[in-house]
Amino acid sequence: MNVIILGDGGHSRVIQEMIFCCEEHKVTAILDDKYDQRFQEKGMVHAPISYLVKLFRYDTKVVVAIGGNEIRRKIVQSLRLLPKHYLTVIHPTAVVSKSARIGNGTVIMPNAVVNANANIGMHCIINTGAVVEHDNVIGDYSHVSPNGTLAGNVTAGEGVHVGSSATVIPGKHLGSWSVIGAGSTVIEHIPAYSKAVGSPTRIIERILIKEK
Ligand SMILES: CC(=O)SCCNC(=O)CCNC(=O)[C@H](O)C(C)(C)COP(=O)(O)OP(=O)(O)OC[C@H]1O[C@@H](n2cnc3c(N)ncnc32)[C@H](O)[C@@H]1OP(=O)(O)O
Repeated sequence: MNVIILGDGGHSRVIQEMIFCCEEHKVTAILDDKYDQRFQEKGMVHAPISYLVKLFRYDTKVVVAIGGNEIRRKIVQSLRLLPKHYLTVIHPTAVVSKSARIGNGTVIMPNAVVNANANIGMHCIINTGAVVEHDNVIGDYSHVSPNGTLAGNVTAGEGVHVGSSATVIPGKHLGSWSVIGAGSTVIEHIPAYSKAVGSPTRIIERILIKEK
């Protein structure tokens, strides 16, 4: 399968290595607006994101490899591709239950665990060593950072960012576009558009997100 990767920063480099290591797919292009013109390197086209329309073919899959949840959503919405055109990338060392559902465009990084009956939306990042326990429901564009732990039956809306090594106890809800600070412990539901930090968390800020 030919793959085009959008984004060429640190998060993208991890995804590139994940795809290269498996040799199942061929990366044909890496597009990023930091490039102002098209060039070829190591057999791949590098060009601005606007080149996607020229390079996309019926058998191409796309990964939006940009760490920022809001920017990832903005790019996906601007592309207007069908869900089937997005590649789901799962590192071979990740443990993903057969009963878990993983949305298109989502990436599951090395040593992450997604347990029974978890339901992860589209374009999410389950980062290195993160744990998404049984029966979690995670909305599109969410990110569980390295070593973040969502205990059983946690639910998260769209665009949630769980910081590195944060923990959410069972059954709690993280509202859409909420941000949980690194190392924090969530023991209460978190309202949408809130930034919460500490153990247990306190809400420090309401977040402004531009709607669709
Ligand atoms: C592979 C990868 O790298 S994936 C990326 C993973 N990224 C992360 O895990 C980053 C998560 N981000 C954080 O934890 C950030 O600190 C945020 C987003 C929670 C807050 O950032 P900001 O909005 O810039 O907050 P700021 O630094 O101004 O701090 C505001 C207050 O919250 C406190 N605070 C900020 N973060 C935390 C935290 N993680 N835990 C406890 N308290 C915190 C600060 O001490 C400060 O307190 P004060 O007002 O009493 O002095």
